[in-house]
Amino acid sequence: MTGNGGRPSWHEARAIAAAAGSAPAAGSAPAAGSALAPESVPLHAAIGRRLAADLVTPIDLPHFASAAMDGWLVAGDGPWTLVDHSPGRGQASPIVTGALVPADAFAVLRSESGEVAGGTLRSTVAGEPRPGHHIRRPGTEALRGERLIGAGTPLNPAHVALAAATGADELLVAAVPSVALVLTGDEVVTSGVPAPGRVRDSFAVQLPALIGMLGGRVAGTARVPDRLDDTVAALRDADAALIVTTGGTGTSSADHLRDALRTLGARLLVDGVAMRPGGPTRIAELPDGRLVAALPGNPLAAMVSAITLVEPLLAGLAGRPPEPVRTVRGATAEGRAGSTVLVPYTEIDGRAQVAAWRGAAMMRGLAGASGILVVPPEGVRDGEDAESVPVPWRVVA
Ligand SMILES: Nc1nc2c(c(=O)[nH]1)N[C@H]1C(S)=C(S)[C@@H](COP(=O)(O)OP(=O)(O)OC[C@H]3O[C@@H](n4cnc5c(N)ncnc54)[C@H](O)[C@@H]3O)O[C@H]1N2
Ligand code: MOO
Repeated sequence: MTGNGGRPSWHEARAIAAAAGSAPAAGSAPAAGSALAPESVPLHAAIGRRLAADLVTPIDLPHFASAAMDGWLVAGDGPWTLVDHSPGRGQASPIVTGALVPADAFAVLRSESGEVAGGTLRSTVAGEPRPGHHIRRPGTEALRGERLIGAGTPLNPAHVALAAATGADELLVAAVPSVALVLTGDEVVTSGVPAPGRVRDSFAVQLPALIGMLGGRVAGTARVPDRLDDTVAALRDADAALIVTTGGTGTSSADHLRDALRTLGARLLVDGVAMRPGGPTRIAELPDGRLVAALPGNPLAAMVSAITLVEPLLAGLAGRPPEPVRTVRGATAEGRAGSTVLVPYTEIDGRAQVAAWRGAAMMRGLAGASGILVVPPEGVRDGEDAESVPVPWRVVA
């Protein structure tokens, strides 16, 4: 569905964004950050990254037979004569958890299940040890050649511990696209309480973290005055696969983003979106292949665009599908003809209640939100399913 004014719908814009990131222009030179080949990183650095190639274990897991308890390695039925070498039939020798045992070892008797008197060990628990008791056999977790983690898996600490057990020192992970921020606005101040007519910067304090949560890495931030030549220079000099700009998307004498893109010969892939807020969002490709996501200056509009449109761009650049849109049970939300309305919501009693603070410059609604509700032009009726994009953050401390 194409939105009003010839602008793509929000769904179409997401699809264009995902494809833009994954298909660099034919013949374009790779930009600094857009050589998005997978990279090999040490294990600890792989947590939170996506595995780029299947992890196949080159060894059995575990790869040798070992004692699972402290006690004695025993051979045959007891009682056993204690020895200080590998026991033969009728003999036992002390052993600690994890120690290597012969592949054909009979059993381990736990220290609390045996008693030594005069150099002879006896079991004090009827039925212990059974044959094979307390011995970890090789290959019980995985056999050599088994695929343990599939390509594309986001790696958690347990994955990385598993990789270490296979003997890996590094893992091949998908690239994290580099992002350059270009923030516009003469009226923006970066500390303290702004005077009337000035606004406190909403972006530099959180966009690097947000971009990180969306799958990118901010390599640098430039602030530019509301001038065409400065905007052109900032875009020209930004050294990253993706440039994210804020503000200046309008048509007033203080807005230069579109002219700057034109001056640089950019190809506009998305020239505004039939969405609210965030309608003025642009996605463009510079002649050298770098991508630009131009977000409106209004803070909520910019963040809604970042979460729902920059994320697919980053996903495409990293060679993964965008985060899927979810379904939630909605509470009544009004739509808008010809547009998708994107509104922060919180889940109350299993229903997505839209936030009261949804003005394009308001942060209060998004700050407490579980996600962004995707309200179609016809609106959402109470109890009806609706699409949603979860917020990408989770606060743990
Ligand atoms: N005649 C029209 N005017 C506007 C339209 C329109 O269609 N016709 N669209 C409105 C919409 S929707 C939006 S969104 C904004 C887009 O504005 P720009 O992208 O050009 O952004 P600015 O004009 O630079 O700023 C808009 C607003 O945001 C504040 N801002 C900017 N940067 C920051 C920052 N770093 N931190 C906090 N706040 C920021 C700025 O002070 C303005 O209040 O245009 C509407 N106008
Ligand atoms: O993107 Mo604007 O903030 O729709 O209002």
